[in-house]
Amino acid sequence: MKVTVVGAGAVGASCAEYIAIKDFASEVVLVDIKEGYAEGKAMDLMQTASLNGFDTKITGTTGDYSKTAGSDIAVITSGIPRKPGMTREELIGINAGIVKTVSSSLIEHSPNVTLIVVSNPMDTMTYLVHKTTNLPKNKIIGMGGALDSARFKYRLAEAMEAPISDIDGMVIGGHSDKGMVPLTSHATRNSIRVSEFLSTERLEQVAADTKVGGATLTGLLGTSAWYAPGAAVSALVQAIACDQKKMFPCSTYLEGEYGLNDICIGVPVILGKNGIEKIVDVPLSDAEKAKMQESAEGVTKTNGLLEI
Ligand SMILES: NC(=O)C1=CN([C@@H]2O[C@H](COP(=O)(O)OP(=O)(O)OC[C@H]3O[C@@H](n4cnc5c(N)ncnc54)[C@H](O)[C@@H]3O)[C@@H](O)[C@H]2O)C=CC1
Ligand SMILES: O=C([O-])CC(=O)C(=O)O
Repeated sequence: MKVTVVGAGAVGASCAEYIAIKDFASEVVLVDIKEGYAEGKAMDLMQTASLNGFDTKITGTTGDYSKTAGSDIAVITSGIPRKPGMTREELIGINAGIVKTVSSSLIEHSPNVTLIVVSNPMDTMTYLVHKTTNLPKNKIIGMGGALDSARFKYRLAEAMEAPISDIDGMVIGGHSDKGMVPLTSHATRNSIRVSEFLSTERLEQVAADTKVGGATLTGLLGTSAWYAPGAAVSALVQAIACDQKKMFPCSTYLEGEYGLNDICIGVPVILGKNGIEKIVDVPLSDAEKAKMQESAEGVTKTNGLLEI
């Protein structure tokens, strides 16, 4: 199993590290545009192998895509992150060009690759890959909901003073400060609805804190987060590489599902060796349907800024 990660920055390197530590891939290739950077990150990570007990071979290259040839899965994290006070949508001007070039170079050398798009604004970047490449839609996956759901569970556990392993919950919709739809009515603690433990007001606060999870960290760190994003990407890569048939909310191209068309947005999917193997239709309340519709309108507006 060969995995390429483009962008050896904060998220790309974190993702490569988690993939290596989980030890399911034979090879990880890091690619960056900055001279020597991916090579340096790869060497540093390889020097953790004997300490962390993995056999995955990690190599780096400055833009030589021939080294990525035959990749089964590739992750696109190349591009700029936001700074405090910015929205993800403001990154479109620079990141769209990068994602377009990178996806085309990856596919040229690995025509059967499954692509995981991370660069922001992620739903629009996923849509861009869908519109500008010939990959089938099951092989184009946007990562956002897996991360947002992990943050939702963190906030729920915090509010209930419960261990996170007791909590289950999911966030669908667009990966944006306003567009996320935390499914509070479906979230549970050991199969008991969280509304049994938390007041409506506290649950609303949990949902609000979840939606600005990325912005909160950007404010604290001065740039956006990388540990949880890297872990979320590695979980998706593992689900595909190990044919786990796990369910995650991912951004995928919709053709009528959830009443939406011609858009990539976060919905629950089953991930296995064929990438997105199924889109799962979860029954939503009227309020959740309205929020999903509003979220889709936001993503469509950002898609309109693309020059395809
Ligand atoms: N979808 C999600 O849930 C998340 C998305 N992100 C996004 O991921 C992206 C990366 O974030 P960070 O790793 O924090 O940024 P970073 O600045 O640490 O790393 C980005 C790397 O991409 C490289 N790069 C730029 N253009 C390139 C090109 N054409 N080819 C190869 N490499 C290139 C840069 O040299 C840099 O090393 C950002 O757009 C950020 O907003 C970050 C966290 C979560
Ligand atoms: O907040 C950002 O810009 C990066 C990101 O998508 C996240 O951490 O959720």
